[in-house]
Amino acid sequence: MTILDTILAQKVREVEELKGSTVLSEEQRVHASLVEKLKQPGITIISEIKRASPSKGDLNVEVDVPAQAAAYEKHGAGAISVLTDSQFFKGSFADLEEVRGVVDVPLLCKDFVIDEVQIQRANAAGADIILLIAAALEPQRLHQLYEYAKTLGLDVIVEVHNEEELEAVLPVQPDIIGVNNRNLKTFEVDLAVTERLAPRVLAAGSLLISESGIHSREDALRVQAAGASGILVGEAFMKADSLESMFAGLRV
Ligand SMILES: O=C(O)c1ccccc1NCC(=O)[C@H](O)[C@H](O)COP(=O)(O)O
Repeated sequence: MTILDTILAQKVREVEELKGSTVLSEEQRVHASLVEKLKQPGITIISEIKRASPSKGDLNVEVDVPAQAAAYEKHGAGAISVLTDSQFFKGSFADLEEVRGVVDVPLLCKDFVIDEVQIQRANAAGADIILLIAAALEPQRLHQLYEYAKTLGLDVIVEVHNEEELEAVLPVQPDIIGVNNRNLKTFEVDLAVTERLAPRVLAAGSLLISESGIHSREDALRVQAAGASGILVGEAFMKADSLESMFAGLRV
């Protein structure tokens, strides 16, 4: 059993609880567009609120979430990702709601989505973007959830880690594909994954985000050279002594 299997088993339980306890609407909100940000010149930095992770343990558990998010926006984040999973990442939907209260940039609800009810929950908490992970979903189910999120006006990042997952999601014609440099089953991180998959992503007409393991200007330049329009950065920001310097380094 991999950590991803364990996380997904927990998500099945959470979905049942959500369905039992919450009345959620399909409210149409006006959303900030990540697609438009990614089309702008230069790399879009998506800065993540990530208190802890399965691979690294505690990163910054006591973070002042609204202050961190406001600093991200002030120093140039094009979008902000908030990990809402509590059991494995020590995040929450309350974090997402707090961030929504202090920033205008597009907000990604970073969770392990397996059901429409989680998309409703993300939308209600203020998200503009959701993530669908190819390693977590059958292609047909991923396609259904993608279309459903679109009906709510949300942007969707479809996440892949290898060629097989990428080929399986291309029929969806995703606006945005996130290549995760981290193998979610082994935690191995390698920026060469972005370099390997980028040509096929770009040939399919999708915008490319490189996710995980980006810590320096050299890393950002490397994935930009491969064709990434955006980078998703968690640990480096959560452990940075100076957010200003970290942004200055990553802005390429
Ligand atoms: O980060 C983990 O340990 C992890 C483990 C299992 C599933 C997902 C995981 N991370 C989610 C992410 O994709 C990252 O939070 C995101 O890309 C930022 O990565 P990093 O900059 O390396 O913190």
